[in-house]
Amino acid sequence: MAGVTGRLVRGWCPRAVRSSLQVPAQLHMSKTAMGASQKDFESAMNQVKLLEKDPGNEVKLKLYALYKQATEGPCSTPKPGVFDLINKAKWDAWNALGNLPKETARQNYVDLVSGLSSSSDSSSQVKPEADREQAGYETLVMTSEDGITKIMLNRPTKMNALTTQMYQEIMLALEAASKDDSTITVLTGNGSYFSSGNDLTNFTHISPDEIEEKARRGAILLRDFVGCFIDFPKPLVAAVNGPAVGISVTILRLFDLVYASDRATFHTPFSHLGQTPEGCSSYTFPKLMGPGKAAEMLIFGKKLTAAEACAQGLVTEVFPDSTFQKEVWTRLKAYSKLPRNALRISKQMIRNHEKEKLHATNAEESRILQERWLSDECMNAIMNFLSRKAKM
Ligand SMILES: CCCCCCCCCCC/C=C/C(=O)SCCNC(=O)CCNC(=O)[C@H](O)C(C)(C)COP(=O)(O)OP(=O)(O)OC[C@H]1O[C@@H](n2cnc3c(N)ncnc32)[C@H](O)[C@@H]1OP(=O)(O)O
Repeated sequence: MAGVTGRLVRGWCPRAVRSSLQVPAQLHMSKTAMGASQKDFESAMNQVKLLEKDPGNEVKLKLYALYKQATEGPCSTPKPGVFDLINKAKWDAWNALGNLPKETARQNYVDLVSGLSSSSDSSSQVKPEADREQAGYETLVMTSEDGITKIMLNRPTKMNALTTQMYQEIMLALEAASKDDSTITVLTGNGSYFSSGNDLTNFTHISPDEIEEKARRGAILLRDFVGCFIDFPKPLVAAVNGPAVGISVTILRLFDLVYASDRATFHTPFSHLGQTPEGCSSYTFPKLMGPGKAAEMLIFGKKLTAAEACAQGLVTEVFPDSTFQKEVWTRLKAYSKLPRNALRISKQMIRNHEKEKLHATNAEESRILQERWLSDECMNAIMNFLSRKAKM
């Protein structure tokens, strides 16, 4: 690909740009109606030469195609052979414009360059985070950039404990990420914790006559939540920035990569809470680490360090906390440039073998927890946690 880039760059000398690369349809329509003059077109060609950064192959192909269409009309040259990769890519891009009128191609070229130039002008400024944020979430921050959609748990003062609203929002965010044009999706936490697991206040303010119904709905929520991870179609990465507890540990096995800070710990205190494993861990953990090590974690609540979790295969790689963010995002940005469909298909090939088993396990774990939540053991443990501040 590097060779392709080099040769494409030489074709029309772009030196710059960060951009979303898409000319919005509305903008395109209005400017096309006005029409770009030959002078605008020539000036745009000159601007391309002044770009400071390489805009990437996709844009360069688009520019090439629009230039050819604007100057020569619809593609009529013979299709290059399959092994003539560069010329074939250029031909495909031009041919894809079909019968687009020369004037429209000229205008689109001018619009595209103008978008590149304005983003180049501001390329030294970091866009405010809020500009890239996707609105509509109260408990998460969702951003999309550089082919990566990041879903960040955002209740740092509560150690990113998962409220019922948060489970719902994560499911919505995953649904959106599965359909957006990003290559990789990342789940991480804001603040010192990755997540302290289920928010134990999910069990409060429930009157005795509604507890069974709440437990039934809780089991459906849990099953649907875990199901979203089982079925997620793109590479899914956990950037475990700090300690992880409960369900934020068990679901990790459903991720494709788990990168952890060396400050992270992994803890599933289910028995202490009168509860039982979820997130498919009753199946995935023994399979991953053997029944003995899985029992230490899932039955006896042994807390693992990041290095121990890595040795057990639960974590892919551990990074020093001081360089965690930099190293992880650099790595992921490189991965996000790999061919998107190949990544997606490879993930599905790896995951499809056990999908059915995972869904069956998820359903069974949710059913058992529904009963557990009604038990005295569970109620007492949660009351103990919630009243511990009063005791201090
Ligand atoms: C009828 C039922 C319907 C239920 C529907 C649920 C559906 C899905 C269920 C999925 C099943 C999942 C199971 C699990 O995840 S089990 C694990 C649960 N988590 C825990 O047990 C952790 C509890 N928290 C702690 O032990 C400590 O808070 C922790 C070690 C994480 C941090 O300790 P530290 O001393 O450093 O900090 P604080 O305790 O002072 O915490 C700061 C504030 O954050 C609040 N907090 C933190 N974690 C939780 C939590 N999990 N639930 C509720 N609140 C949490 C803590 O209370 C502090 O708040 P305040 O400052 O207001 O006191």
